[in-house]
Amino acid sequence: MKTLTVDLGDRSYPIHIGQGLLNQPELVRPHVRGTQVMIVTNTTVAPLYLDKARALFDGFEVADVVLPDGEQYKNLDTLKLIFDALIEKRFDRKCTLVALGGGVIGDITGFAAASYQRGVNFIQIPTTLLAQVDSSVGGKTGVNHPRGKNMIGAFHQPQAVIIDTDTLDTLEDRQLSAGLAEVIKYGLIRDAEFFDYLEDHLLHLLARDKDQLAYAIERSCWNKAEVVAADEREAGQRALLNLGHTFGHAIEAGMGYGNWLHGEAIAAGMMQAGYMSKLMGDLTDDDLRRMADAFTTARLPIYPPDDMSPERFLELMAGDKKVQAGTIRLVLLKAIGKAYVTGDYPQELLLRTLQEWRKPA
Ligand SMILES: NC(=O)c1ccc[n+]([C@@H]2O[C@H](COP(=O)([O-])OP(=O)(O)OC[C@H]3O[C@@H](n4cnc5c(N)ncnc54)[C@H](O)[C@@H]3O)[C@@H](O)[C@H]2O)c1
Ligand SMILES: O=C(O)C(=O)C[C@@H](O)[C@H](O)[C@H](O)COP(=O)(O)O
Ligand SMILES: [Zn+2]
Repeated sequence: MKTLTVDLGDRSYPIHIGQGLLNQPELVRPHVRGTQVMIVTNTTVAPLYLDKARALFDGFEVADVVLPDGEQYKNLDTLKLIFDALIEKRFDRKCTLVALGGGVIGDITGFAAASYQRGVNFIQIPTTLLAQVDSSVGGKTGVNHPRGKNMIGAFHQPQAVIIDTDTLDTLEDRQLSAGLAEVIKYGLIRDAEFFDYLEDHLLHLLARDKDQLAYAIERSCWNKAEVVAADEREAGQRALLNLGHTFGHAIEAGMGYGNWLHGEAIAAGMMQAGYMSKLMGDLTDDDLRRMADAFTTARLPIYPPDDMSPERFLELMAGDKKVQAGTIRLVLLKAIGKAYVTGDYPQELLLRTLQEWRKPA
């Protein structure tokens, strides 16, 4: 097992990464506060892992709530189901919520924990690759609005992140690929050496080589933990974690949530950001090709949906959380491994990107 720390002073917490951690109550129990534990999961994950998760908390008062599965349920109506369960069971403000599932469960459970009785503790047990490398770490929690991704939420850090890499055994191939999009992102924004490694090992990761997966998860979490420790509330460099997301979130909302997975949408979005970076005179043709090769090898899309017009993109992107005084701020690349945030670009280049970076007819 490897343990990393998200260094946030007296709110620091561990990320434990290893095989069989769902069988190790001693790792999880020290992070429970109070006597009541509510496990939040969904209809797909519950039959796979809920019994094991419940056994981790033997001796506590354990309840669970099983939500419908899908990005289209990451909303206020589903959030209410968690509050209903907590209130019905008379859970008090010392209770602990446990997110058992992918990023949707992690985000919605985290937000429930941030707001139930003005804030209770929670533990992340992520079971998708995407959640293990990104969403379980860093404390961004929330739900979607029909017109914008993650528009309602809070920063609320977990007590611990428990990554049992064995849970990936049951994950569908398409979901594994979606997780690789966020893994590749770390290489692009700040870790060129990791990008080089990924170019050589993406096929091993797709083949679920356990050692390589463990390494990719550790290095991703290390990158994320560093950024979050330096800028917890996205006053500066944390925005780099949003590479491809202004485009990608527009795709997710524009396609009605769930048709394009988050990882798929941001892969196409990172290519749009890459193409614009090339138009800005920064990214070379060769680097853009390396990006496209990496996403294609990972079985991810590199072009946005055919039926989303530049006008629709602009309408949705105008609601992005990084917008300042009406300007859409974007994360762009100087090179592979070197990202920056800017609102200072010729509007014409954004338009050209939306028009030109399209699947060839
Ligand atoms: N908070 C953050 O920092 C952050 C970061 C990245 C993404 N996100 C959010 O995360 C969400 C995407 O997360 P995701 O990709 O995990 O999607 P997801 O939560 O929808 O999970 C994908 C699918 O895998 C299933 N699943 C989960 N674990 C499984 C397992 N072990 N075996 C079999 N099936 C399993 C789920 O039920 C679901 O059908 C998006 O809403 C995105 O906005 C948040
Ligand atoms: O942790 C962050 O910061 C990120 O931006 C990670 C992203 O991968 C993630 O999708 C996040 O939820 C996007 O945040 P948002 O603020 O754009 O909603
Ligand atoms: Zn993301």
